[in-house]
Amino acid sequence: MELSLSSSLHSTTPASFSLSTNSTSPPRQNLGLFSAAASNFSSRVLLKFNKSSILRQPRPVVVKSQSSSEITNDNDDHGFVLEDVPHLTSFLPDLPSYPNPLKYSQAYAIVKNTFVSPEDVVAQQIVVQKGSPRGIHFRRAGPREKVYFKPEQVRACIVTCGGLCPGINTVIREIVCGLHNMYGVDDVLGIQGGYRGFYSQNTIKLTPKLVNDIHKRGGTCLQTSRGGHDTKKIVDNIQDRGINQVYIIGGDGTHKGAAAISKEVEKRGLQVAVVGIPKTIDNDIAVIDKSFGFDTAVEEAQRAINAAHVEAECVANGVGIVKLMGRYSGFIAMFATLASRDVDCCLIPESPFYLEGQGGLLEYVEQRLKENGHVLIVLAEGAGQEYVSQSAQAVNGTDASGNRLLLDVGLWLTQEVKDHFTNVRKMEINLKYIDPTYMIRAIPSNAYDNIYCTLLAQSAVHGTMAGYTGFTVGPVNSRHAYIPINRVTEKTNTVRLTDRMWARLLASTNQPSFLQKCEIVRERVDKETMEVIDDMRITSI
Ligand SMILES: Nc1ncnc2c1ncn2[C@@H]1O[C@H](COP(=O)(O)OP(=O)(O)O)[C@@H](O)[C@H]1O
Ligand SMILES: O=P(O)(O)OC[C@H]1O[C@](O)(COP(=O)(O)O)[C@@H](O)[C@@H]1O
Ligand SMILES: [Mg+2]
Repeated sequence: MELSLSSSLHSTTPASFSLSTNSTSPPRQNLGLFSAAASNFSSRVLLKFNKSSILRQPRPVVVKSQSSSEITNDNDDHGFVLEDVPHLTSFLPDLPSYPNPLKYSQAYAIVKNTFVSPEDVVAQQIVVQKGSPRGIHFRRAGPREKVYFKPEQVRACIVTCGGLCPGINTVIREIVCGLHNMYGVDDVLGIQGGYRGFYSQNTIKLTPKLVNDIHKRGGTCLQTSRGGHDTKKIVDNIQDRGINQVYIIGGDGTHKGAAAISKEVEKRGLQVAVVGIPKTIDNDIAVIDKSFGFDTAVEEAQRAINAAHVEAECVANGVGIVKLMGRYSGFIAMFATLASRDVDCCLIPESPFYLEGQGGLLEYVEQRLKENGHVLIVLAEGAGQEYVSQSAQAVNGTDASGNRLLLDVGLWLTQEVKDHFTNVRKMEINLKYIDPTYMIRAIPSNAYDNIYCTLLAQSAVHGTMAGYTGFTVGPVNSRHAYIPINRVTEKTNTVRLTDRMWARLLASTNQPSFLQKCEIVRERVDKETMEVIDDMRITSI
């Protein structure tokens, strides 16, 4: 598919363009800014600009649908790529626009640049080499000069899905207050109990007064659930209730559901803007810098780690074990370890480990007991699952959303360490196992996360009012951006063993890297990491 845009990026009216395509989707015209390019919700659509910089040469010439691996630094565009988000005008070309009421708001009227320029983009990579392609960019978040909803016509709804996370209530509060205070929108519905609430529960009317204090409480005032996503029933309900803005707070699973909803909305030709606000305690959402609530969870985890440390250092041969959340990603365990400085060993799902023999965990524990008199291990719940399933009656179940149910690696490790020292080494140890699981996520967000949640909510509100849809919001290199939903669902964010952060942790704890037993490692880590490990081994031989 190849499109030529004929209007300048400076234009504030939707650009018109000519289209030559052999795709099956019908030609669309008169699209909002360049967002027309992203009208195919499911495929990644890239906008390439001619010349070296869009700011110097603000005339897009080619729109291509291709995957990021196909991006080439051809012509003279220096490899600039915009991964744009869909816009309502891509399937509703005659949608009228209106001046943004923020122009007259006390708060925004004095801002030097009240509105985000259509040319403002956020770079995905900020560490680049001279001569390297400029790479992928996302549209910068923020208020636009034109909106595609009259405030009095807006009927918004908010839904929260998946596991809890500190800060959900703050996001709810700030969407309600943002819509009201910035755009004069009063009609906001709360969908209760997650996706299934659309078709199985009544809604509640959310007003600034009602949500005023909710950020002081953990959890979600709307309740949440796993499973129950039925796209057709949900969109029927959106239509029946006359909802035209849908704010969906949730993680990777939730965003897959949001993508399906926004596709169905497009298919039915509804003027409904769908936005996801990324939520997960595990920090496993791709592209964005960090998910909200993560910082709070890491801080709260310190309390469990401190307790385990105190218990361990106050007895002879004290062993503390703390299990933290992290299904597939060990970010909470890694950051909690780095923050604490008391932890001797951190185990995460991404980094395989082994117990017995040279370079194994048990040898290290014994060494630390001899050197220090106590030892502290932090492990993510997803670590070492293969061992637990070998020793326990394996339950290969999933939850209602299809997420794998994990076995308790903390209890398993506790038993293994006890057995080893009592029965094999004939050594007396004092072991304390602390599992603060839900305590780190069922709390209100800290100051940092509260501010972050406010920015996310306001970015989402500006984006939907401006007519964007099928997008998610979040900071990319500290700048808030509008990101196509498929970018956050196609892969999850995990700790990369080849990145510096894991090396920093190893350098801080001085724990073994467990790379000696390469056959264990080989089965678990990704291909790229394995290549690096093989290279290291060859070099060291
Ligand atoms: N592939 C999918 N398509 C549509 N909906 C999904 C999909 N995966 C998960 N969901 C729905 O998203 C919601 C939350 O998903 P879940 O995995 O529990 O949490 P999270 O969004 O935090 O990852 C659930 O209601 C689930 O049914
Ligand atoms: O017991 P629950 O509610 O299913 O939640 C447990 C899981 O939720 C998580 O916090 C992540 O949940 P989400 O995917 O919903 O963000 C995991 O760390 C944990 O395994
Ligand atoms: Mg998830």
